[in-house]
Amino acid sequence: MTDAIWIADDDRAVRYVLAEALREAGLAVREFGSAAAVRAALAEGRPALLLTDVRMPGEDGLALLAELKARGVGPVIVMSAYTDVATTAAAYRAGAADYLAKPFDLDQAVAAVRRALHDAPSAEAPAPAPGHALLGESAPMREVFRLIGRVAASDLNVLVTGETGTGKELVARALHEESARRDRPFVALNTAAIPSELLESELFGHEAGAFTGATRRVAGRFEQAEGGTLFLDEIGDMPLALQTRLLRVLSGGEFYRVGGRELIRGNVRIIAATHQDLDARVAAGQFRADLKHRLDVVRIELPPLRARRADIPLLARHFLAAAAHELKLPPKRFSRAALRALEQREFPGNVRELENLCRRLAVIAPGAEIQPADLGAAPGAPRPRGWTGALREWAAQALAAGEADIHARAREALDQTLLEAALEAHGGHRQHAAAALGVGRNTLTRKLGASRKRR
Ligand SMILES: Nc1ncnc2c1ncn2[C@@H]1O[C@H](COP(=O)(O)OP(=O)(O)OP(=O)(O)O)[C@@H](O)[C@H]1O
Repeated sequence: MTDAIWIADDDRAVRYVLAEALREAGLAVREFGSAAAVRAALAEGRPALLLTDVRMPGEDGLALLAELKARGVGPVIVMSAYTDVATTAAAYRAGAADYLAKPFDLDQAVAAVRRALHDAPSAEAPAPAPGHALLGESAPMREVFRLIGRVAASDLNVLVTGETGTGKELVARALHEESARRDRPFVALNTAAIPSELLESELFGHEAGAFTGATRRVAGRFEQAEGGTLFLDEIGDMPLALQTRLLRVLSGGEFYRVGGRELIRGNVRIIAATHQDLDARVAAGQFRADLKHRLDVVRIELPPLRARRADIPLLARHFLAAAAHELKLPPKRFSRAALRALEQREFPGNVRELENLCRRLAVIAPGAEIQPADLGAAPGAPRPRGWTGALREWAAQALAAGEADIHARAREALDQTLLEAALEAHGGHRQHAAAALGVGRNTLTRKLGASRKRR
């Protein structure tokens, strides 16, 4: 399957800015931290184009390039801070379509990608991310629709709360689409997914030379959203220093770019979202109370899927049909018994988990009619003895030895093992790994961050 632009670079910040620039240009992107991760992902798909760094821990980018060429996969663009003739020449010799010297200008990089895609004989245009309308007919969702209708036209800031995967971003989009700002941009920023050292410039932009690698002036999300809506996802994870800065912008309506002197006046409506209990974070001193008041003018609470089971059949049918259409597969349907089984099931990952399950079923369910047996074991259902037996033994020993923090250590080991397995199975691609685990990408990012900190 030819899909997205793949980026391989061990530097997370480079991957991030490049991926964002390409996404902004309407391209789908997958990120990899090593050549090995790319190699693993090649087992299940191939890139429309690969951008790879030359020097990475483990195998280098040129060896990867050579292998892709040998397999007829391409085009490949090589990126490197080493601009010596030998490296450049070696890259072209090995079949690189282009060579980007780091630090590069993002516009140049996007232009190089477009050129290479255009020149490549078999390159298909990568698919844009799919979008959905907000569906639901249960009483709690009808209440959400009513609220959206009531506040969309106002310019009030809105705080959307709800567990992971309940549709908070869709609500933000609906608020934008139903407002007078609908012809202006809707810009989304996931606070938790961005390295904190990049967050400030991501929000407010920066001037050329503001920091190493800032080769030109870049508009931040505030500027990009001018006249429109800025959606700040996972606001609860915003570092305190940035909360202070955001508060100042919200009260004054003005800001400076990082490293800039020009005061910029913005007209942006803020919709923030969080899966956390913001009041508890305020009480714990992790979130500014005054910022919360600014954001929490109107609150829309999205109920978890277990509180609106009546929506499950509608959503499941929709996701199954959408997946079949998107993946160009023959349409399937759910038997009544399968729908009833779905309605009973727990979905800790909420609508996102249901959506992922339906996508899997669209691909792997054997018949045209999906039966309860096809649904597989729900997460949390009793597992075969195997690893729980081993866990029990471990716990018994730890208890007998009087060890401390047994529960916390077991949970950490569990999280870590699941994360590593999923990342490995999905070539280091976090969104796919998170989807496969049935957790939000943010949850995954948080857990990875937490486990790194502890190491
Ligand atoms: N009511 C709904 N109707 C149709 N699709 C939905 C609905 N709710 C959620 N989805 C789909 O479920 C997935 C998760 O939704 P979304 O990203 O909006 O959740 P979220 O609450 O913002 O999650 P997170 O907190 O993890 O970022 C998306 O693919 C979205 O399209």
